[in-house]
Parts: sequence; C-alpha cells; structure tokens
Amino acid sequence: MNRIEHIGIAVRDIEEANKVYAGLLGYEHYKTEEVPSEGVLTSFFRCGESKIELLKATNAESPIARFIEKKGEGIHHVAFYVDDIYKEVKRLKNEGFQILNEEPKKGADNKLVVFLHPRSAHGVLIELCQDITKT
Ligand SMILES: CC[C@@H](C(=O)O)C(=O)SCCNC(=O)CCNC(=O)[C@H](O)C(C)(C)COP(=O)(O)OP(=O)(O)OC[C@H]1O[C@@H](n2cnc3c(N)ncnc32)[C@H](O)[C@@H]1OP(=O)(O)O
Ligand SMILES: [Co+2]
Repeated sequence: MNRIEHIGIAVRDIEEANKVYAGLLGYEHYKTEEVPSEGVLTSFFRCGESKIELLKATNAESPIARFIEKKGEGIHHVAFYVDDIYKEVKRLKNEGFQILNEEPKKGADNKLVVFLHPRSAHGVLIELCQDITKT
C-alpha cells in the first residue's frame, strides 16, 4: 500500500455537499457515478494524488444509509491504492484482518475494490483499490 487513493465521506444531500466541497477545495468535482451494487451515488474531487469521494445512499439498505442512521454524516472509509489486490488480500488475511469480500468487486472510477471490517482496524472501514486496467 503506497498511497491513500480516496477518503469516502457519507452525505445526505450530494448536490449540497458538492457545493460545500467545491467551496472548500476551490474547484469542482470531476465526475459523478452511480454504483448500484453498493447502493450509492458518488461524486469525486481530486486532491493531489488522492481523491475525496462523496457518497449518498440510493436505497435504505445501502451501507451509507445504515452508517448515517447510526453515526450521522462524516468519514465513512479510507481507501488505499494497491498494485496487486489479490496479493494484498492474501497478505492481509495472513495478518489476521477480516476481509469483507475476498473476491474483488467493481467499484467506482474504474477500480476493483475489497473492504476490511472496521473492527479489524480500530473502528475504520478500510477499502483497497486497484485500477481495473491493471488486472
Ligand atoms: C462506490 C464503490 C466503492 C468505491 O469504489 O469507492 C465504495 O466506496 S462503496 C462504499 C459503500 N460500501 C461499503 O461500505 C461496503 C463495505 N461495508 C460493509 O460491508 C458494511 O457496511 C459493514 C462495514 C460490514 C457494516 O455492515 P453491518 O454490520 O450490516 O452494519 P451495521 O450498521 O450493523 O454496523 C455494524 C457495526 O459496524 C459499525 N460500522 C458500520 N459501518 C462503519 C464504518 N463505515 N466505519 C466504522 N464503523 C462502521 C457500526 O457502527 C456498528 O458498530 P456497533 O454499533 O459498535 O456494533
Ligand atoms: Co470508496
């Protein structure tokens, strides 16, 4: 793992959050993408080599809806970029981390993603991301 790929932030109203983060960063988001399999609408801002990923729930069973219901809006996950997601999953499993999906799934922005349970990482949901084109 050599850099933070993005920080995921759970929001109730993505249009309003887009305005706030555009005001904060001084530039607009570069894309919006729905990921139906995760029940989310995402919006991305670049931030150096990393990104901010705003996430709005698109249904009541979405992890974002459940998170906001329990904890309110805020940082939902930290995503690390990895060169070989299969190798990292194997390594992290051997280290004792609880892998939520051992088979990488398609995330937003052309990435394959794997999640580690927050109880494995002191209450922080961790995402691993690899470019789909590098598989
Ligand atoms: C857009 C695609 C992708 C990308 O390309 O970037 C994404 O980012 S998708 C993001 C949304 N998808 C996910 O979050 C998938 C992984 N998450 C999960 O599998 C689940 O949300 C979970 C982490 C396993 C929790 O699910 P569940 O056990 O059903 O939820 P509960 O609401 O019952 O919570 C149990 C427990 O865990 C705490 N929790 C839940 N989410 C988080 C979180 N994001 N960060 C920290 N802690 C979290 C929750 O508060 C509960 O704690 P206790 O109340 O103390 O038991
Ligand atoms: Co994410």
